[in-house]
Amino acid sequence: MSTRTLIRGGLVVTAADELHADVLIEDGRVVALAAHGSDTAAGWTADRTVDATDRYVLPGGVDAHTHMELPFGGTFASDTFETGTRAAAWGGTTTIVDFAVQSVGHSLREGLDAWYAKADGNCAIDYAFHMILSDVNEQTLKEMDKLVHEGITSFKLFMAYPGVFYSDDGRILRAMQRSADNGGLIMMHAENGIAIDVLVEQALARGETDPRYHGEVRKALLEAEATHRAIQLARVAGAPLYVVHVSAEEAVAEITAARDKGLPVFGETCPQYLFLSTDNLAEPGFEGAKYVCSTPLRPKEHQAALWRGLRTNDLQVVSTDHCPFCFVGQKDLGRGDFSKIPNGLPGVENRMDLLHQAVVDGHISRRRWIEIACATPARMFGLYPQKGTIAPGADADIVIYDPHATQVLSAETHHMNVDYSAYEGRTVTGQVETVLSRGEPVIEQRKFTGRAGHGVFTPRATCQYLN
Ligand SMILES: NC(=O)NCCC(=O)O
Ligand SMILES: [Zn+2]
Ligand SMILES: [Zn+2]
Repeated sequence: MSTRTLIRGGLVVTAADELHADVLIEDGRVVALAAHGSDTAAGWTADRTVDATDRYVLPGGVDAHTHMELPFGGTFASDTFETGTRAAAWGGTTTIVDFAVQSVGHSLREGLDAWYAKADGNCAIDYAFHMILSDVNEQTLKEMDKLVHEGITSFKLFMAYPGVFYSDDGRILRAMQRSADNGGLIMMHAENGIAIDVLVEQALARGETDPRYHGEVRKALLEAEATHRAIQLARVAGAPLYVVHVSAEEAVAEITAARDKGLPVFGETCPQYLFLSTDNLAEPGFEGAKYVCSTPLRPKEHQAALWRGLRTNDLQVVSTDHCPFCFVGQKDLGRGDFSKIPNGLPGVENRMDLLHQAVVDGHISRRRWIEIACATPARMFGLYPQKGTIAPGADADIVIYDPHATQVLSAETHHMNVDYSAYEGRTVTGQVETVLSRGEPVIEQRKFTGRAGHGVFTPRATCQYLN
């Protein structure tokens, strides 16, 4: 039997429009939108009606960069697919794209199957995968083609982390050449890891062991250099390029220069680079470990370039790079040696709210908020218009958002499985009230009503942002 849901009275905000419209949902999909009070809307009946008066009606967030259960630095990211997707739903995100990991010496298939097993039956919201390439070889290159057909249409390569995920320029070039043929999108962690390792060794030899040195050795110039090199390699290969977690002004400049030449180069940044800085890394004692991630937090002055990049569309996407490690028992591994602090920050629950705060603060417009957090990530990674918008035929992944509520971000109240908040005590304006995932309420008036296993694997088309 079909279920009809009606969302009445809200302001529908998409990347393209703002409409005072009611939304009719049937069997998990949006059927139609009609102006409040119009004859069409007045004629609609439904099994369930959601009152969205004085609220925004938004497409569910698409977080294209998460790491549930990622093995890193001798431990695992502390959110499972169950806890992490539940937290995402609380924060108004209805789709994640997580990174399956190929380990050195193993096939892509093995890594991907392990990720299917972790996620299957556990997710509260829909999910998809990118594939991390740690071992580019003849076999891997052939497997890339198969994965593209399976809906895994993007591949992350690392110029950082030698001995772990690192690929040298030859391997990177070969993967890019392959993606130029098979339509996959190369995502690049652009930092010169070989040079950084030299600086790490020198810093530790000088007795510089505190978390703040993580930020000092991972120099902005080494992010910019790697970004430049990745762009040139992509040009040689004739492949598009998506640079992940851009944090340095100099790296934005490289992406901007490439785009000014008309190259298909795209950039993502994350809330931590927009709202946090090296001041956090320098917090007293070992507190700075909470903010250790790579690329690292930068001095505050870099933030203006990131906001500008988001406004000018030189940066297209804000994802979280959600990769939580508990302060006690995990970040601890790096006491006395910053290079052993597991890299990553929690944030999957905070992205939509922090970006709404950016609207309130005048950094971006309301539609740009939805563009960088919902529509463009969906387009970039082949999920549009199923995800990322509210339009007839789209999945009814919809957030009822109260733009006037205020909330204080805190580990006491968040739902991520991690013992601290990177934004502890920060007041933000706006809060998720209700979330539908394919028409099913997963958050209802700030109560979790979803279930593990509701979320399904969602195969992706190739990048739709090039078209
Ligand atoms: N970003 C980070 O510090 N940890 C996750 C792994 C990565 O994205 O490089
Ligand atoms: Zn990375
Ligand atoms: Zn990441």
